[in-house]
Amino acid sequence: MSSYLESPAVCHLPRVTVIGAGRVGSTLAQRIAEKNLADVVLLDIVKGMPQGLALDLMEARGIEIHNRQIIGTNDYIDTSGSEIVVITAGIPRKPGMSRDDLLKTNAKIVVEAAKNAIAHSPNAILIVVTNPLDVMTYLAWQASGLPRDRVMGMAGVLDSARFEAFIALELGVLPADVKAMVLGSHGDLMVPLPRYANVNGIPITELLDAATIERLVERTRNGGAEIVELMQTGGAFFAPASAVSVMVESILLNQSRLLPVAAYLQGEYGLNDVFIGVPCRLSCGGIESVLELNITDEEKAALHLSAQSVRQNIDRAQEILAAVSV
Ligand SMILES: NC(=O)c1ccc[n+]([C@@H]2O[C@H](COP(=O)([O-])OP(=O)(O)OC[C@H]3O[C@@H](n4cnc5c(N)ncnc54)[C@H](O)[C@@H]3O)[C@@H](O)[C@H]2O)c1
Ligand SMILES: O=C(O)C[C@H](O)C(=O)O
Repeated sequence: MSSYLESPAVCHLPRVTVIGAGRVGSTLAQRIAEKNLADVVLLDIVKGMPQGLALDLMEARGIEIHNRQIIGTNDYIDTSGSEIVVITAGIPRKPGMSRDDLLKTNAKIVVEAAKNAIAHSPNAILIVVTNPLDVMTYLAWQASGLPRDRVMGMAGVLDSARFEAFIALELGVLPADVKAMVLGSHGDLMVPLPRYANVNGIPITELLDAATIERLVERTRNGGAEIVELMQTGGAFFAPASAVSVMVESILLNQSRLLPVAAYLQGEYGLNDVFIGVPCRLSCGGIESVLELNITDEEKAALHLSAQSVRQNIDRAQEILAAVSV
């Protein structure tokens, strides 16, 4: 075919970089491409691995019916000009470990990833997935030098989806008919809000007794560990990748969805200088606003306890980073 164009065409397709092509990263690349949201650059330190995964995903395009490019690389130069950068690089926990046990190893990985990625995509929005989530999001924000509205962590969408899944299983209803919100840190001190959980508008307090709700809340708090124990090698990745993909979608399509994400707080909920899960509207600029819910004194105390533990781990991480001078 000969070219009909009289001047070179400049077609801009959104591009999302996923750093870390492991289980979460590669599944996320698949979700983003197959939902037709953006081209994807998959980056990992392991030579050949992201390239192989990208080729595999490219070969599925005809069957899945989309035309998104998926590039695998070990070089940040290939990530240039991304609208969104998602950091999944780092180790997952093993049975018996807490997410905080990953802090020492993952802090350095996340700081380097954030610096390198933003050097090549200075206008990007950064979504952190690596654990311990709230602490890693803080470190990535600091390292990137980005304003707070362009840095966030994914955890609340996953934790809320788990709470919704357990409610749906208990009641035998369609999962999509259940809505719930989990705030706070992504750890044992997360703050599920049963008061706000409902099945098509009917509060779960009308449908389940207090002991059952407490059991489902506890299962939600242990949702990640339950899967780590079952799998023995690594943790969940299908639902985490789905959770990140709805955040990416809300940003790229400017949907202004109200989702729980780890955001930097400056006075909201009485908290300062900490990333923690709160309801945020996500649009093309990143975090458009933080919704300050009317929470009870008990819920507020739980949120503050959660934030306190994140704060302590941020201080610990900064000491570790200072010692290795990253
Ligand atoms: N926030 C959440 O809700 C949530 C959910 C699931 C997993 N996670 C976390 O996400 C992280 C990844 O989990 P996974 O199951 O995909 O692990 P994984 O081991 O399958 O993948 C991690 C990948 O990171 C790569 N990597 C390591 N150092 C790197 C570096 N410096 N640069 C680029 N890539 C690097 C590894 O080579 C590996 O491919 C873990 O920390 C896990 O705990 C968080
Ligand atoms: O539990 C983990 O270690 C992984 C992740 O944070 C999860 O909640 O599935």
